[in-house]
Amino acid sequence: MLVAEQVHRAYGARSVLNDISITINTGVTALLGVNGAGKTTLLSILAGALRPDSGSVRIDDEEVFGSSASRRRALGKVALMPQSATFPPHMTALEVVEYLTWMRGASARHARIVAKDALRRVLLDDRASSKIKTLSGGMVRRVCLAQAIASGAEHLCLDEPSTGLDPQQRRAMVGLLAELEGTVLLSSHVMEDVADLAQNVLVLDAGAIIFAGGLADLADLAPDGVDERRAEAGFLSVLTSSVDTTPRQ
Ligand SMILES: Nc1ncnc2c1ncn2[C@@H]1O[C@H](COP(=O)(O)OP(=O)(O)OP(=O)(O)O)[C@@H](O)[C@H]1O
Repeated sequence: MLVAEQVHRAYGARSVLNDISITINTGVTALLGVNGAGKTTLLSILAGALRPDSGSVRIDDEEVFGSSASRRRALGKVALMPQSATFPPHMTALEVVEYLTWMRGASARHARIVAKDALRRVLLDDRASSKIKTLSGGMVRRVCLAQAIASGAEHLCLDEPSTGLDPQQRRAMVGLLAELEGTVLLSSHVMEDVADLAQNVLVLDAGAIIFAGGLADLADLAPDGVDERRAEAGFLSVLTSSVDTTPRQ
């Protein structure tokens, strides 16, 4: 379980997250919001990669920003797929995933096994020996996901995992994410993927969670007469209407 309590974060004078409190349970939760809403900031904080100005984050009751011992235990349970990553261009995909897994504390032998398996799961086994500089942008995104999967963490924070993928790879990605166990929190602008994958949805707007509930609850907020893409219509309603969407999580 990922829990944020009263999390506040600003960049300079600009507040991006205003005392956010959320609980994210097992299953797939989608984090939605317009460009600049703060999704990357929130995902990074929940995964321990960015420090909030105030508030607390707990992963299975371990404080992410607490003592070094609790931080170490918490960070062992979570992995982040960042929106963008720059890997050393001369390393191969396998070396990158293997190295990052080893950095998290796995033995070299175990790191190689799980790195190979993760690259297979993201359908990159045929490019495992290719240098990063020879991979396409979509392939590098899949290397990013592979390192999160290879970590073996029970909680995954994935920042726009399907961005930059071709339709075939996107479908494969949705299939892969649906198979993952544990907690998956993903940000996405692709409502089709969200509708296919997520059980729960959070909508972030102007630094606050303005909707927290099930995907079906979001679809129920679609205006009367909308029969298709109801989750997307519900999301747009949440952004524009004064419907009472008090967080229920
Ligand atoms: N390092 C930074 N320094 C200053 N401002 C930042 C920094 N990172 C993000 N911001 C600002 O914080 C706000 C939230 O950014 P964030 O990347 O978290 O949004 P997002 O919802 O993930 O956006 P997108 O959907 O475009 O990826 C934006 O106004 C952005 O310009």
